[in-house]
Amino acid sequence: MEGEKARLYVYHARQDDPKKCTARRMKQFGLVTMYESIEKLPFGAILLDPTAGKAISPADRQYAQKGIVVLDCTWEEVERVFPMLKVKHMENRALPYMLAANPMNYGRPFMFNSAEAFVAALYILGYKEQAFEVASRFKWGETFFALNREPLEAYAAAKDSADIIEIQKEFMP
Ligand SMILES: C[S@@+](CC[C@H](N)C(=O)[O-])C[C@H]1O[C@@H](n2cnc3c(N)ncnc32)[C@H](O)[C@@H]1O
Repeated sequence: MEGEKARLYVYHARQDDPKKCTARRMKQFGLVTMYESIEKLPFGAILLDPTAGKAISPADRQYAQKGIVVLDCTWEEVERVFPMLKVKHMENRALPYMLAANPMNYGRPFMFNSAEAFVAALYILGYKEQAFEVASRFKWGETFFALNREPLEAYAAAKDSADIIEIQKEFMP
């Protein structure tokens, strides 16, 4: 398990300011494969979806082997664009309660940028070195771990999605 990496994919909807786009920055560092067409996304992978009914958990590691996908769009477009990805039969998962550390949404729960979403998912799924590698490319990286250390450890030690839902109650105000 140590040193293992998950394949990371971004479906890029070309909606945000390219200068601020964290997915583009990840691509520059060779950390992610970026597609602008839905056809190329892998079947059976995990889709990080804030609207999903199921929370991500270590039990999803089996799907992470197919890949982890983020949809890089504006928050205003989330409700419209996620349903378009249904055709790919991915495993839609929401991230549990943590706080964003990025300058756009600092301190707000659940509203992660694309890179933060990868960092959180990788950590929970047990790809901790890869999570640190992604975070190290961003100014807010250390702050994300400082703000969320306790929940991240607790989620990474959880069994399944139901467990995660129980655990997150401890951290919610
Ligand atoms: C809405 S986009 C915003 C991207 C931002 N403009 C950037 O440059 O990083 C962030 C994406 O990260 C993932 N994400 C963010 N918060 C999430 C959450 N609470 N649960 C699941 N996925 C989440 C989703 O794939 C979401 O579409």
